[in-house]
Amino acid sequence: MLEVNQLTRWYGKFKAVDSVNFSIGKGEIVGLLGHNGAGKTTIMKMLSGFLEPNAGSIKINQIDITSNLKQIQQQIGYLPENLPVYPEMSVADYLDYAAQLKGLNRQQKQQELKRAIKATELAPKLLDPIATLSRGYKQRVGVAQAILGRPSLLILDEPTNGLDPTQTEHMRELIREIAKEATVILSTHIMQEVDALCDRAIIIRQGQLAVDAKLDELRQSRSLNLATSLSLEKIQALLTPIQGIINIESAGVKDPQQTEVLHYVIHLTTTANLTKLSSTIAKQVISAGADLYTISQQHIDLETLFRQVNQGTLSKEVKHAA
Ligand SMILES: Nc1ncnc2c1ncn2[C@@H]1O[C@H](COP(=O)(O)OP(=O)(O)OP(=O)(O)O)[C@@H](O)[C@H]1O
Repeated sequence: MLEVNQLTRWYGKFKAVDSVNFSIGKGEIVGLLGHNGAGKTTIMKMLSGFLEPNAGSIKINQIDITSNLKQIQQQIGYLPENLPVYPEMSVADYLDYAAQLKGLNRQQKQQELKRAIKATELAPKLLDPIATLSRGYKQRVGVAQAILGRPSLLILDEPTNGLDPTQTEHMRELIREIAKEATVILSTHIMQEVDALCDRAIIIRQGQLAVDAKLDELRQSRSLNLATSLSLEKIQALLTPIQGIINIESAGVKDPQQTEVLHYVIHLTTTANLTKLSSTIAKQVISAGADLYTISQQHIDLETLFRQVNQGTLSKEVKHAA
């Protein structure tokens, strides 16, 4: 549905987005992540046609967005971080104006306004001037204008910013509902948001694509946690010859009351079968006459992964999964 190829953008002599490639299918919700200044907004502005790339292409349903920008923009819904709304306009007038910009005819406009107002629960505020709305309600106005016309690509920058927990949950349901018929790109600094909504994460670092992978793959690292009574020297001698094991790191003693329980992280190759290796390791430890306390697959949470990407310490295995 969306194909981005070698997307590049300079600001003067500064390359803010550097040869980024990705494609996203219909029905996917993808998290666009990265530190402040990584290049996310620049990418979103280019995807929504507000900013021209210096190089590369963006195709929506196989059509280059530059070839027919106006028509393609009508298929795109964009919630920017700071919506350029008109403070003196009422919510109703503003949404009516936004529907006109989407090129909706009279009948579609009525239907779509009704749908967007219902979805964002804006009915009680329709006659209020935008300037008098709370931050959460302003955010709902932004989302309402973005979903008008049932866009096939919806780009949301911090969609739950300023929303209370109940409204956040409603917003998530709404995004899931929209994603059934569209492609959704969601940029956020809130990792719970990504966990709750996204199937996949694209992480941008210094303008470049650092990770593009399914969240399930990202969470499952290629490492095992082992707790045993064996010393590092002994465990290395015992396990390093096993095929599929790259190396073994000591994670020390975790409980001062149990100094005999030594923790290790075992790094595995990308092709290793984790279940089989766990069984082999368990047998080896026991046949060496040592105690085996636990052996389990290590899971990485998104925050750790995000930190590793930004520190440039992401393991080779995870980048491979990407
Ligand atoms: N109009 C501009 N002129 C010059 N430099 C710019 C301009 N807009 C953005 N930049 C620079 O480009 C880089 C990427 O900015 P961008 O806004 O895309 O980052 P971001 O990932 O969206 O950051 P944030 O999470 O803080 O919103 C930053 O270094 C920023 O300072």
